[in-house]
Amino acid sequence: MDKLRIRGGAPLNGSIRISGAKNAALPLMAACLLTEGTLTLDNLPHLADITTMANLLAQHGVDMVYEGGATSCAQRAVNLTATTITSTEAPYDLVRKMRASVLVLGPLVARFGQAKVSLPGGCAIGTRPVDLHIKGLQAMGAKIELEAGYIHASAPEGLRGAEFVFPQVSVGATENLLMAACLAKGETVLINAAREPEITDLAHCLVAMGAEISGIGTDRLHIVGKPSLHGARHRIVSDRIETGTYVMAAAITGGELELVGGELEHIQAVATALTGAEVVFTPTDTGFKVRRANGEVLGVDVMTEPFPGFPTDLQAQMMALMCTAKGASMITETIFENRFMHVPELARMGANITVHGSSALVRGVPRLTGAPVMATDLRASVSLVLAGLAAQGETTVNRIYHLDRGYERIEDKLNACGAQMERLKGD
Ligand SMILES: CC(=O)N[C@H]1[C@@H](OP(=O)(O)OP(=O)(O)OC[C@H]2O[C@@H](n3ccc(=O)[nH]c3=O)[C@H](O)[C@@H]2O)O[C@H](CO)[C@@H](O)[C@@H]1O
Ligand SMILES: C=C(OP(=O)(O)O)C(=O)O
Repeated sequence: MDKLRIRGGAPLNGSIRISGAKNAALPLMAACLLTEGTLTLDNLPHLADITTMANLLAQHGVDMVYEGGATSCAQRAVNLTATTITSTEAPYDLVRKMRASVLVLGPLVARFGQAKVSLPGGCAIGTRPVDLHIKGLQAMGAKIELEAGYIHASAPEGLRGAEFVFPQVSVGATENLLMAACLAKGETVLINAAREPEITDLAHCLVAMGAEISGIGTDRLHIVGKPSLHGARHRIVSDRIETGTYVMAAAITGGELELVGGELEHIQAVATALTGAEVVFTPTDTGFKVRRANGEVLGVDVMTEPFPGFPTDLQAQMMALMCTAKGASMITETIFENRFMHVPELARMGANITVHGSSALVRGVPRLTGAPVMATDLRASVSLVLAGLAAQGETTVNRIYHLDRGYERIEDKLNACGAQMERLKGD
């Protein structure tokens, strides 16, 4: 397994282009199943999760053509055509690699009247059930049985519109039901829907494909189902989690980064918290710049919440930053029950963190020191990279395949700004 060796201590300075968002690209790719036309997605990031979704769609029979023949360059475009499909089954081997595979469920049952999708199961950050995806589709008339680890969904006469109130905000369930509702007979109202920018991006793409959706960007989505959708071309929104991660990279190393294509309004809660920590954001023509205001970062408290709150996907990175802040910080995780696995690894680097249930009290220390550490999930991994960039000496991050799920060319991007990171090839 590959490792990352980081020699820390250098402030990062320069400019980083933000990639297309993984968490927008995955549902957008699944949306191709809703039409026999071609869906073209621009700004597709080059990530392991995108390859997993491409493999899943390919085994459903989706035809995929990368424009210019490129499969590996950044900002590439892909044409996805699901005129006919060969299978409505999403097998365990592909779904277990990535939970977002469950996003094919809604489109498949809506267009083809049936789907058999492996239950994604739990993962490192929590149990992550899919009961809301299932209840929502049942409300739209799908018959669902769970058998031998698979969700068997059928709606031979098609789905029908329904009113569905989410008892808890769920990004994935909102996406699945939103896509399904576009082809249901009649009107669907999704209440207490998630409002993450990735959902707004998906909704805009669906509208470009002929869907009728109102309330986009709010927690109440109203969809008038159509008999069919058509092909469209859509540019994937920039990755706010990658943006927020590199914001922390500038702040933790004491440098200044320009994040080209970064959308400040998509990380407003992060910017507000960091402004309180004395980090300064300056809009530019192509994105924004970020740096410390007065030489040091102050400890601030944050609590993760659904958008527009502080994102859980930036909690680990924020914790890394708070490790060397002046004063203390209370970080509370409300979305996932087991998302503090970076804590013992950060402690190996000299961090002073005490966990009480869903809150972690971080007492800032003057300096972290390099150490061998283990990456446990995507955002935990990158928090260790951030800590390594700021630490004195050498850090080796093991099991970095998690990083490749969500960060495009991370060493290239950070090394171009003065980082010293090297990938060591494993077996
Ligand atoms: C590919 C993708 O976009 N992943 C993101 C998506 O994950 P994902 O869509 O899986 O996360 P959800 O918003 O669904 O999960 C939020 C909470 O709801 C719970 N829940 C969810 C569905 C359900 O049927 N039942 C249920 O109880 C989950 O266990 C969790 O505690 O949103 C998360 C929350 O912002 C992010 O951390 C992930 O990066
Ligand atoms: C948790 C994440 O992804 P996933 O939902 O695919 O596990 C993430 O992007 O941080």
